Amino acid sequence: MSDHLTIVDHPLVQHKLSHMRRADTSTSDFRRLLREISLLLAYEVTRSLPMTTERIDTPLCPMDAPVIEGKKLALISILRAGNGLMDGILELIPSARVGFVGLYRDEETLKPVQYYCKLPFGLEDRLTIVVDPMLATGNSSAAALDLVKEQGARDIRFLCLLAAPEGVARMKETHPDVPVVTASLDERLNEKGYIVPGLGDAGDRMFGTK
Ligand SMILES: O=P(O)(O)OC[C@H]1O[C@H](OP(=O)(O)OP(=O)(O)O)[C@H](O)[C@@H]1O
Ligand SMILES: O=c1cc[nH]c(=O)[nH]1
Ligand SMILES: [Mg+2]
Repeated sequence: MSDHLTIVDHPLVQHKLSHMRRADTSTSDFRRLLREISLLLAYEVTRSLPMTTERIDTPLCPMDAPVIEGKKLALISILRAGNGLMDGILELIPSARVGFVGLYRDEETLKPVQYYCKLPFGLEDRLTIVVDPMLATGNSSAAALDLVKEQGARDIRFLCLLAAPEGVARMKETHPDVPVVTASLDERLNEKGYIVPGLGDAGDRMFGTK
């Protein structure tokens, strides 16, 4: 663990992740577990939000109660699989602005192919959390971060479920200013660029497309 990488080793996260990894977990269970884990990861990725106090009256007396300071949030999902993390987080932070970057990996080159991009304006003033369950080579996340930075984002975090050492290294090299939060740092990539031991293709498992 370093400033650049946070691994959320909470027992609930790890237990649910183990179920997601199992090859015999159904599509509906996979989606439900990802949503549940997303709530727990959201807790970690927002842990250092700046706080202030607000004068309120409880039924008993006035108090200076802690509230999150003015900074607003933006959530950016890397399609498709990013939506599996984003939906739960949006329930916790319903006022967040939302953006989408559509990318898929070319299976031969492992380079990302962009097919969509719709980002909110004013990212300069927001904490921008980019979400995608899988950080494999890091090519997709690095490309998505280029796009959100072009749109003005300065204070950015990347949230994923599984990371490979290769992807973490690529993020550190290309976007050293962006902290990465993950539930697991797995062993390696295989020859096809899949995370090992991993959980397979997150998008396909979420949507039942293979
Ligand atoms: O770090 P990388 O090597 O770039 O791999 C990670 C990317 O691969 C997966 O998406 P995929 O291309 O399968 O698209 P999908 O979400 O539409 O299934 C995953 O959701 C990431 O976006
Ligand atoms: O293991 C991997 C690597 C990239 N994308 C996935 O969905 N799974
Ligand atoms: Mg996929």
